[in-house]
Amino acid sequence: MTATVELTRVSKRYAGIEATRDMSFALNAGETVALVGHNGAGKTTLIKLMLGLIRPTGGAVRVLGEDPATGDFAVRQRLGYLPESVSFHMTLTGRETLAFYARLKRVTHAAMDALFERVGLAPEAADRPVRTYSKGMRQRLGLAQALLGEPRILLLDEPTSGLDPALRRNFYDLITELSGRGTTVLLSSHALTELEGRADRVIIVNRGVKIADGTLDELRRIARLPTRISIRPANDASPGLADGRWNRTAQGRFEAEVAPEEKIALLHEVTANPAMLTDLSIAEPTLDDLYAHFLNGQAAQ
Ligand SMILES: Nc1ncnc2c1ncn2[C@@H]1O[C@H](COP(=O)(O)OP(=O)(O)OP(=O)(O)O)[C@@H](O)[C@H]1O
Repeated sequence: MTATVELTRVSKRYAGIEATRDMSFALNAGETVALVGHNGAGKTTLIKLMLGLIRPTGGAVRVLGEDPATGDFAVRQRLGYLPESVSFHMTLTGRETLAFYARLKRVTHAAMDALFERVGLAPEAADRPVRTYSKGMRQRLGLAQALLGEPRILLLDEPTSGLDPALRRNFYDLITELSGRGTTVLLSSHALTELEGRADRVIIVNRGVKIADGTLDELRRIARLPTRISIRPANDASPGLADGRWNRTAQGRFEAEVAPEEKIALLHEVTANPAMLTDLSIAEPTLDDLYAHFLNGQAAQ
């Protein structure tokens, strides 16, 4: 794997506040990574460090092999950034806005129509002032701005807040396409549920410290949280339901929590006679569950 971003023991202190401490991780080409944490956990600070907008108090940040705060402008051209709250000049049209950012970034904006199409902004909207745009359209324009110059690294701070479900799906489809072409995508988010199945890897930060880093499966293995198995028996008197493991829930269902290493055996047992069941569902720990687990673990330390 090719690392495009590397943080080594990075800390950032503001007057009296340690926004991030001893932070190390690498992001790879083609990887979509979710950076999650409470308000004030240090997510935006990490993004600003990667952009070279601020310098670390200690440790080293490398982006495409260079220090983004002092390195070549060429490196910053290969970075795309969507800030948490996008604010544009309201009297400029979408097209003028994009041309402005393209000049700032010193990249060509010849393929602007293709970019509008890619983020789902209609050509007629591109020529309207931004003040007439809905929140979703502004977010799309923000994304178009971040995509200028075909960045190798995209840093997106809370990119889907304020987007309706259809726009969100669109947005994630675009992210999948970009990562398929080798772009590193970092998404900072509070919306844990929607990140499941979208991010290859999750980094959880709390009070400036990294408390977990891995794929969802890896985090599940480390956390060892139980899987919830829910069944609807054909008949309440089914053998095995009285052994204390199964709890009756709504609508004639029974539920059991099972440790990862016992899961297969219990499924085998409960499905041994298919005629005894009318339904079965399995719920693995969600990212929300894992997040709470790692946060509680840190609080207990
Ligand atoms: N310029 C600054 N001066 C002083 N303190 C700052 C500055 N920027 C951030 N901080 C502090 O550093 C900590 C981390 O802030 P940061 O904005 O990185 O968190 P965040 O995880 O992005 O939060 P949110 O989800 O609310 O955006 C907070 O305690 C914040 O108050």
